[in-house]
Amino acid sequence: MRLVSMLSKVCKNSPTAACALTVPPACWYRQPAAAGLRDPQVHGPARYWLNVQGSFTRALQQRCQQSFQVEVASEGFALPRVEEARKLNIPWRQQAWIREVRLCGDGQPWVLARTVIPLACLQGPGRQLRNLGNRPLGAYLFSHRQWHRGPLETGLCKGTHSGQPRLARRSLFHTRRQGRQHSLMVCEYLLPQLYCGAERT
Ligand SMILES: C=C(O[C@@H]1C=C(C(=O)O)C=C[C@H]1O)C(=O)O
Repeated sequence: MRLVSMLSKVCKNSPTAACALTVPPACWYRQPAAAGLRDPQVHGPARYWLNVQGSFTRALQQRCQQSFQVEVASEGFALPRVEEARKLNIPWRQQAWIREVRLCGDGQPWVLARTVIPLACLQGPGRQLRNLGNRPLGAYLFSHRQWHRGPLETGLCKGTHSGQPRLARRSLFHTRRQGRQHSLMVCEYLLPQLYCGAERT
């Protein structure tokens, strides 16, 4: 118990140094305005990032002065969260390929991304999705014209410490194969360093 409270103190004082950055649970809203009623930051400097319509990777690369990197935190078969399975319309007991990465600009983590790829998307050309490694998923999705993105949702992260993500966005990407639609889900959690000038140092 004492250890837990000590750790949470360390996290509050120096979040990015002392705590592993993790993808938090979030409440999702179809309209940014609805999320903005709960957290005005949705309408502030984060708004641009919550609304990027094309490749998010590309937008981040354009923001970099020196380098852009994808760091893989974890990648492999695992069970999706119940809400993710419902959104993807797959059984929640069915494993999916789950990829969590840090998108880093100029040496700093800017975004945590979690992608849930159901088994059906991994067939045929989708096999490549298991071998992305440090290559950005966006480069794959936006260079294969059979994929198109559905509407963006805005997420408010629950119970996170300072330095951890508070705002997020997510969308489904759809493709058709053999007459059936298949979808994967990309969630992007914005770290304050990306949009808060004061917190960037
Ligand atoms: C979906 C995109 O891909 C980005 C790259 C990701 C990855 O490599 O895992 C994850 C989320 C995205 O921000 C995009 O660029 O829009």
